[in-house]
Amino acid sequence: MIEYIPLTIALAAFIPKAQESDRKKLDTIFRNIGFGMKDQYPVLINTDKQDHYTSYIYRKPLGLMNNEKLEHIIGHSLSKPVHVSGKRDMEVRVYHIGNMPRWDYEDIPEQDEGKWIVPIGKSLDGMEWHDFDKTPHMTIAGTTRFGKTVMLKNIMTYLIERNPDDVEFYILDFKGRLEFNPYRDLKQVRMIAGNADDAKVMLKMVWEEIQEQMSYFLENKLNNITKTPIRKRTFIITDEGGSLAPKKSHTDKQKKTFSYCTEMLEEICRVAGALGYRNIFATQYPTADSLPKHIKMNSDAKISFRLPTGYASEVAIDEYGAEELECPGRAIYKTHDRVTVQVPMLEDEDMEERLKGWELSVAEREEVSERRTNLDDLE
Ligand SMILES: Nc1ncnc2c1ncn2[C@@H]1O[C@H](COP(=O)(O)OP(=O)(O)OP(=O)(O)O)[C@@H](O)[C@H]1O
Repeated sequence: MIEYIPLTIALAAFIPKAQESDRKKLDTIFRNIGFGMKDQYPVLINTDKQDHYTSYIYRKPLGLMNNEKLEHIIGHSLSKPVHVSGKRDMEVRVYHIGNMPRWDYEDIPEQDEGKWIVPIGKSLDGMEWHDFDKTPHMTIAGTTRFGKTVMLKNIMTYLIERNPDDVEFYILDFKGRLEFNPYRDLKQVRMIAGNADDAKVMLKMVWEEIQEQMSYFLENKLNNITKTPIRKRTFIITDEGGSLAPKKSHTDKQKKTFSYCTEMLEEICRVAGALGYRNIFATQYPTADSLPKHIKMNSDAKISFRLPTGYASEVAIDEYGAEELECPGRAIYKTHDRVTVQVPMLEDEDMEERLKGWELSVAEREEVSERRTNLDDLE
């Protein structure tokens, strides 16, 4: 006589121990947090074991929506990186390896997908890239010493190496120009401002250029640079944007300058993406003041390194998680989707070595410094 064995028990016999306990824990988590409808909870319909992860596919009760915090709760409860996706059939991907090792810029793989695509980092699923022609503006948050500036330098180096004749940069380096000063003589660097007064002059100049570009687009019935043969793209990079947040100790004049710069950056994000301007705004402490609302709203790519609290993470990427990133270079890259990556490491010396071929000659430098002096007329 054939004895009847319930399907779940039969399946369990073939599930290795670690997976079995993850699977059991998932069921317990759903029940404990009430992720179900009435007395129905997601039912496991498939398991798929890959090298780096195991996918658990659940059929959810009709009408049950994924909760934004679900991934966070599961990851936390299993102490493993997880990714939750899908609608009626929900995939809970549980990664086997808890750490992604540090890796270097020189190991970035080749890509031929597009001129304005830059590497973000390696996730457990492979390389993540960002396309500035599809998503023009980006914010980067992260507490001190966790990798914001390295990320900015990766982006800058990669863009110059791939588009030396077509890319240009305006840099607001509120660390007193210290971070980007070594690159001031590159032909792609139009100007570096080290304080808010210089930034104001610089942004005025950028704004005038934008107005000219706007008139040209209107006259020629153009609506997006990506649909034109225009090859130039202009990046405005702000390192430590929190410096533009007004404090009580600031004078009225300083506050006015800060608010001018902030409004200009907001306007650039609002209107200049289609004209070929890309804004990258990095800040240590994301708050309503240090990450201005319109910059955030118009930046569809958000990157966050470690942050001190879940609240700061919510400000930076609209959800928890950045408070749990363990090490420098580990970041959450959020567009319509969210992925955790390890950003490639680029040492300053390596960057200087890679870019030194594009330093201006002495004669060219004089011409540039004249152009910079003439900026005073704009004040
Ligand atoms: N992608 C990375 N991989 C490995 N280590 C990294 C990475 N990024 C940064 N680090 C380490 O962290 C240090 C600080 O990085 P970085 O200067 O980018 O920090 P930051 O977030 O800009 O800090 P601050 O706001 O204080 O300037 C680097 O010198 C390096 O040792």
